[in-house]
Amino acid sequence: MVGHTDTTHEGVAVSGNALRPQGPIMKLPIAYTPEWNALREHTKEIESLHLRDLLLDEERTDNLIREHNGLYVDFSRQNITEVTMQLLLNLAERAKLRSKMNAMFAGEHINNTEDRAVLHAALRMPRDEAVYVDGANVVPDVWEVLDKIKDFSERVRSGEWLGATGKPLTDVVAIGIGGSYLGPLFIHNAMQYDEGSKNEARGRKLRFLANVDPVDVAKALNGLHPETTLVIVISKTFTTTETMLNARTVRTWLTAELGQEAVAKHMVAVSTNLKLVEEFGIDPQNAFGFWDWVGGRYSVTSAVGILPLALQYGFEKMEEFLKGAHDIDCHYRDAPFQENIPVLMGLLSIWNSTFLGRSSVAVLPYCQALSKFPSHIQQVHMESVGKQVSVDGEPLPFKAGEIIFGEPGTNGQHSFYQLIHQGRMVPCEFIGVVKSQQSVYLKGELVSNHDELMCNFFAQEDALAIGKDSATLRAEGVPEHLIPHKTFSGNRPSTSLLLPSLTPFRVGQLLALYENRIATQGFIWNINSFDQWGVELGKVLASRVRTIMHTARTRSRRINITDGFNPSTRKMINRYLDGKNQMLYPEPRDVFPCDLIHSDGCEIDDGKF
Ligand SMILES: O=P(O)(O)OC[C@H]1O[C@H](O)[C@H](O)[C@@H](O)[C@@H]1O
Repeated sequence: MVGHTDTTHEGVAVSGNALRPQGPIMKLPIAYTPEWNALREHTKEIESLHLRDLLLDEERTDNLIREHNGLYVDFSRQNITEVTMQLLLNLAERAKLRSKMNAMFAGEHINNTEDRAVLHAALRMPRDEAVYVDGANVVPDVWEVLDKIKDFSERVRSGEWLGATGKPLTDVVAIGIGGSYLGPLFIHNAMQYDEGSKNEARGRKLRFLANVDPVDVAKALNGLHPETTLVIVISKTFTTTETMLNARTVRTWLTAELGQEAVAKHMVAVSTNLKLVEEFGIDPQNAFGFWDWVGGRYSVTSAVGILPLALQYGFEKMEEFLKGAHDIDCHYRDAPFQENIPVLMGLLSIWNSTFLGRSSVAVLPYCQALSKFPSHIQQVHMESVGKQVSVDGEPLPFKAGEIIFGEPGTNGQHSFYQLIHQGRMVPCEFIGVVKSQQSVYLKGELVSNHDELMCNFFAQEDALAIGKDSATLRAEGVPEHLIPHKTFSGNRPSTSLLLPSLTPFRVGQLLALYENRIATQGFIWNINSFDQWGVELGKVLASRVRTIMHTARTRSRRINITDGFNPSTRKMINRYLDGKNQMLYPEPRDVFPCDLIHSDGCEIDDGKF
């Protein structure tokens, strides 16, 4: 465990005996501050309290509810008291949270390993605001791209922009992966059954192609026709192997039917690398740019998300979405910390993970339209705060980041909730919506379908917090041998978030709430939440395997790999090559599942589209 040192840093004298930072004079790492230590000490007090009792205190509850512009957040089911909150706020002061937030909003290069600003907040600023990166106001650049998206999406949607054979482009395939996929997919799912958005999307299809697995190509193109399909290649770098192979594959699908010239009408791009877009064969006029100060996983409010979604739902809907995100950015930037919902969410995550040792978080939207929200947040969160060193490169003397997972309620209840109730301690984040996008209330039923869903929302968070003890079970006449099995320890923490509805504005709020909460955690842990070096090594190794694979597939004789890999990998690659019968592609050619072209196959609803 982390202790404190007797070194004086930044004028703070601390004493103690545990791990001390090595090396010469350095800033006092957050884990060696008195504020950190006070929280560690405080865990003992909290571990002696049970939520069952804490929840009886109405004043405590009132003090732990926060509201902002329609959002209602209840922190009363966290293992905290008012003292905990105060200690966490002290930690935020010690970590200089305010000045780090200000540095982000001011366009400073806080992504120090890539020497970049972090300004996704600028993507949703109104035209008349200004924010400077390296001396230049970036808001006009943001709006130049938004205006271009508006113009282009309106021309496509109205049928003014036609395909190569003169047909309107009713279907869009968005090719991208990671941050160039998960955010747009989440928003698409969230808007699909919103009445206003649904009307705008009438007669149109939006598909996503992310995985390099050819099955994903088959699924994305199933039932589409090149003549009526617009393809958007979305890649910040325009070098991502999976995306570029998928882009070449779909380009071949288009041109095999319509000829090379069709690319001009049927393919557009979203990227920061316009040079590579042009080299790929897409006219830079048909490219929608963004900037290196937008991290991939924070890019859904750039053209990455706005272009495909404006094509599907119209630009106005996307403006509402941007306004929602901006609303929360302002709240995050301006609200005092004790009222600041993303700040409090971030602090409580640190409390749960770093101080109470809970290494995961379940994100549980009781809302099918948010079914892809956990996957999106999984990337934003885990790629941002899954780090091993501080911004200065010092090894962290604590674990940062949590394992994020989740499913919509009530589906999750019939899957992994067993573990959450009686196994490991998993802090939960319940997200509910007051007014459903769809209304079903059957005659003779006690409650409407949406009320039924929300009954579970309210029940689960109390079941986790309050539990059920052996005395109650005995009073109910449960046989003695079953009592250990049927006991619920309770005292399991959760946060409840209620949205008034799920309009594009509210979806924007929800997105920015989580983005800013994650930034808060990184600022307090003093890590760089905006780089992602951990994804690189696998890419390098894949490239070595690719070279071997190519050799094996194109040699006329069967080859056996004997070196260059460890015995395990060597044996598996040989096994794979044997299984695929090495001579499968003596001459590479464009191969498509034959039913993709001209297929009118039905859509398989696996929740993806
Ligand atoms: O948008 P791209 O440059 O194609 O990058 C796509 C994704 O790949 C990378 O490996 C990163 O881990 C992600 O953060 C990024 O969103």
